[in-house]
Parts: sequence; structure tokens; C-alpha cells
Amino acid sequence: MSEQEQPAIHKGLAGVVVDTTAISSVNPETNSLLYRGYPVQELAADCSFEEVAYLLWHGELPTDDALLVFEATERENRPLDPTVKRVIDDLPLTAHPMDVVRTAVSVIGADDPDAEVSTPESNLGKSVRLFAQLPSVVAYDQRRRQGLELVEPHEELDYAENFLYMTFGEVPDPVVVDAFRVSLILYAEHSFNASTFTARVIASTLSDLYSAVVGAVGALKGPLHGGANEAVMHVFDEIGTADRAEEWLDAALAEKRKIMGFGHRVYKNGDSRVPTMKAALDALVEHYDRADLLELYTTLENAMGERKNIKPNLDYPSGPAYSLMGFATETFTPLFAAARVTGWTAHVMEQLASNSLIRPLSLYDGPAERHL
Ligand SMILES: CC(=O)SCCNC(=O)CCNC(=O)[C@H](O)C(C)(C)COP(=O)(O)OP(=O)(O)OC[C@H]1O[C@@H](n2cnc3c(N)ncnc32)[C@H](O)[C@@H]1OP(=O)(O)O
Ligand SMILES: O=C([O-])CC(=O)C(=O)O
Repeated sequence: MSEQEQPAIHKGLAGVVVDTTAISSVNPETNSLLYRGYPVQELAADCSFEEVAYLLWHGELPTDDALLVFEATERENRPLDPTVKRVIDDLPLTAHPMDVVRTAVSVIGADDPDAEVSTPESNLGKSVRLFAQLPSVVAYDQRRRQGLELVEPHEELDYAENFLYMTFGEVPDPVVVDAFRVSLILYAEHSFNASTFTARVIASTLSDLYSAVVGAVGALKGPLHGGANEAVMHVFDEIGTADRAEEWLDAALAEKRKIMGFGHRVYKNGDSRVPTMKAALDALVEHYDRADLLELYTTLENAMGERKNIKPNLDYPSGPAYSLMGFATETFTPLFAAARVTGWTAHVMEQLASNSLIRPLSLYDGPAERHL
């Protein structure tokens, strides 16, 4: 390219279509999200999280027989290897829980003698193993921070029930289990978001699946992406009560702060997943009798609409929902990671099935050539 020709720069890759995908379709025009063609709202209403994971990986919902086999495999894979437990135990409590998840995925990978085998069957096996073990990692980390013993997985419980059981030592009310199941389904997949794209970049070098997931966890941690669900709760704590929300927002906007849980790179008119998660939050608010929390939620949402016309994203209702369920705030993004590992690994396998090294160009704007 000559010096005169100035290529278009797509900062943040905004608006750039880099590849095709058959896994999900995010449609801001119709405000819809489809997983393998199915509206996510229908999946959230009728499916278990196991069925949705199977759909993302295989392209079709499981038959009854296939589901039984898949559920049995997931349950067998839940217990953590002693090496993984030991490494978690050795990590300081000052480490963020996302650092624990990132390290645990790395150790699970390093412990796998087939880590370097990259056939579709082997990668599917690794995906199921990570899917089954991340709840054990996340639940154990929350418990150890509270000085509690690890709760071993319960093989008669489904994924969502068992996750809550391992975290809290009991299966909560069905209202809570259902809200949790819905959140996992909504968080599972969202096309070429930053963490999934990170996983695809790593996979495109023909690195292993575990490395791709480690990178994705790192990308998800940031507050402009998955870290926002944790950050929303810090905002709620900072504001305190609904009557202080408008004043807080005006001050935050005056300081040019980004308001966590609002805005989206693709949806500019509202996130398709929010109404479903908001309904789950409403059910939790009623169950726990926390109208005060809902008042704060609504006041801030309305004020943000009036001031900036910016709508909430999925992290806005998920943060307070996870808080009501009893999760520690710093555990919210690990919950997102546990759900999104389904989408990440589906994308790694899709990338590998039709690979091209991901390597964009940049426009140099440093010093002109010079010599010593
Ligand atoms: C599940 C998920 O990962 S969803 C995303 C979770 N992240 C968050 O909630 C963090 C808060 N939100 C944001 O920072 C942004 O909305 C992002 C990063 C998600 C999307 O950003 P972009 O697509 O790059 O939007 P962009 O930054 O161009 O915003 C356009 C305008 O809206 C403003 N804006 C966007 N989001 C916000 C926000 N949350 N608070 C305040 N202003 C905002 C920007 O400041 C910008 O204003 P300007 O034109 O006056 O400079
Ligand atoms: O799509 C995005 O950019 C972020 C998002 O909502 C997600 O990953 O769920």
C-alpha cells in the first residue's frame, strides 16, 4: 500500500464482519437472539441448561436417549482432580475469583494427557469436562473464601441444582433454581463478543482448546464485558437507596464515568435478553421480599434512559439477581464464565473446522524510518 492510500481503520473492529458462524445470531433490528435458530426466550422457557449446551455443540437439541447419555457424562465429570483442588487451595484470597477460574482451566488442561490432541471428538470431550468442572471450581472458591468446606457434587441433581447445592450446601427454592437456570441459558452464547473472539483468535493459531478458554476467561473478566455484572452490584452498593440514584447518576455522568450494566456494542435499542432476565429478577424480588432493590433498579434504569437514552444490557438484571440468590459479588463473573464456556468451546470447534489464522493489519503511525 502506498503512503497516499489511507486504509479505513475500524477501531475496536466495530461493524466489521470477520467470519460466518452457525452457532448464534444476534439481531439488533428485530431485538432477537437465536441459538442454532431457536429464540433464546423459548429455550429459557422450556429447556434445561444441559439441553442448551448440547444444542450449541451439536447443532440440534438432544433426543431423550442422547440427553440421558449426555447428562450421565456431565455428572461423571464433575469432581475436581486433587491437583486442581490443591492449586486452588494455594491461591491467596486476594486473587480475584476470575483469576482462580483462569488458573483452574489452565491446570485442568495441563493435567489432561490428551491436551494436544485436537480431533473434533477430543475437543468435544474437553468441552464437556470444562462444562462439568467449572461449577465445582466456582462453588469451591466461593466457599473457601467464606471458610467453608468443599461440597462434593451430587450426582442426582441436574446442572443448575447441583451448582447451587455445591455453593450453598442445599438446593434452594425452585424459584431460585429456575432464575439461575434462565441466567445460565441467557449467558451461554452471543456470537463474536470479545471473549469468544479471543478464544477464536487463539484457536486459529492451532493452539489447544484449554489455552483458548484461558484467554477467553481473561477477556471476560474486564468490566466492559463480563465483569460488568459484578460492577453493577458495586454501583448499587455505592448508591444505597433509590432516592439517591438520580443524584448519583448525575455526578457519575458529570465525571464521564461509564455506567455499568448499560449500553452494548451491537444492541443500541435494548438487549434482547433483558426482558427474560428481568422477569427472573422480579420473581426473586418477590420471593425474597426485596421491593427496595427493584425500586433502585427501576429508578436508575429510568434516569439513565432520560439522561442518555441508553438501555440496560444482560448484566444489569443479572447482577442483582445473583446477589439475591446469595452469591458473593466477586463470584458473578465466574458464573458468567461457567455458562459461556459452552459458547466459547462451540466457537473453538467451529473455528477449527474451517480455520484461517486470524491476523489483521494495522496502520503504522510511529516515527518515520530513521537510523542509528
Ligand atoms: C454481557 C456484556 O458483556 S454486555 C456489556 C457489559 N459492559 C458494560 O455494561 C459496561 C458499560 N458499557 C460500556 O462501556 C459500553 O456501552 C460498551 C463497552 C458495552 C459498548 O461500547 P461501544 O459500542 O464502544 O459504545 P460507545 O463507547 O461508542 O458508546 C457510544 C456513546 O454512548 C456512551 N455510553 C455507552 N455506554 C455507556 C455507559 N454504560 N455509560 C455512559 N455512557 C455510555 C459513550 O460514552 C459514547 O458517548 P459519546 O458518543 O458521547 O462519546
Ligand atoms: O456481545 C457482546 O459484545 C457482549 C455480550 O453481550 C455478551 O458477550 O453476552
